Amino acid sequence: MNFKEVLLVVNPISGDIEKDKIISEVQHQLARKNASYHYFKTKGENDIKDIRSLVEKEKIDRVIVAGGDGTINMVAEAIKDFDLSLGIIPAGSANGLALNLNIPKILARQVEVALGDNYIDLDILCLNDIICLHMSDLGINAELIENYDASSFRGKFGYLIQSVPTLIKSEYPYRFNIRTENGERSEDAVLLGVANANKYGTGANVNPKGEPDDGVFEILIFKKLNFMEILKTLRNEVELDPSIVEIIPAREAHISCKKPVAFQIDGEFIGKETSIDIKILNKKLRIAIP
Ligand SMILES: Nc1ncnc2c1ncn2[C@@H]1O[C@H](COP(=O)(O)OP(=O)(O)OP(=O)(O)O)[C@@H](O)[C@H]1O
Repeated sequence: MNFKEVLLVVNPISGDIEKDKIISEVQHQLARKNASYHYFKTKGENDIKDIRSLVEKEKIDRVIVAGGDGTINMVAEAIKDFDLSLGIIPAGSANGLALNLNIPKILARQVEVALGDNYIDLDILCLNDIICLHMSDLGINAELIENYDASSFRGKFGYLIQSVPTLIKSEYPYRFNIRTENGERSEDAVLLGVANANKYGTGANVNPKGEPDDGVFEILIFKKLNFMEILKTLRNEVELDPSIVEIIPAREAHISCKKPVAFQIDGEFIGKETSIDIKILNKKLRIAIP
């Protein structure tokens, strides 16, 4: 154990989950390790700045975050320039990063892992200067997330009932220009993914050979125009059918499209964009894993 001052960041509203049990378990395990406990409850605004100040003021040497992917990305942004490792307690409606890192399901084990000594040095992707830790895309999946966000139905059922309106409204396929360090090409695609990890939060293993710590990301070109088949792949725990996607590894890339396309990063709808700059930061994010 190489820490004394531990900060727990909790998103009180993520995933409709009571956070009291998480807080008690972290306090309990820290007391056993004689480490000090510090607490930060997110507010949804100015959190990055406030976390940075707290880390400096209290000389924090380990951070744990309890929230969904949005909260983890926010904390990653706050601490990326400090020499700190991060433990994650999945507590969101989507927990795609935790799924990719095989974070256990039982709370006591999650806290043990978060306070443990086994790490991955995760690549930090930056898309138009926004952090991406596992999976972003342009096209129909982002359109689906946009429609889901605007509707009142949650969970798998919420996505299911948005499939048909998304299909009707979508202007797919999109013509993307893709430039990487290895060359340039144009492709018609229903969905263009940018993957740091293997899976979507739903469990769909769309990038089976990707490694989140190898300094390379993958561009996934979903070409076949079978919209329902692609949605089924993304929304279910299935292996990818290789005939519907082409995978290009890259270290940096620029993607453009003449008409604005829906764009999401790690499950958060960002907006409609015509141009995406993708790079990998020099700094890695050290995350505690089983
Ligand atoms: N105290 C708060 N009140 C309201 N919103 C908050 C608060 N703290 C954080 N947020 C918001 O929570 C969002 C992040 O939620 P996160 O993605 O971690 O959980 P989630 O349950 O998966 O959410 P979602 O389903 O919206 O993705 C951010 O938009 C952030 O602004």
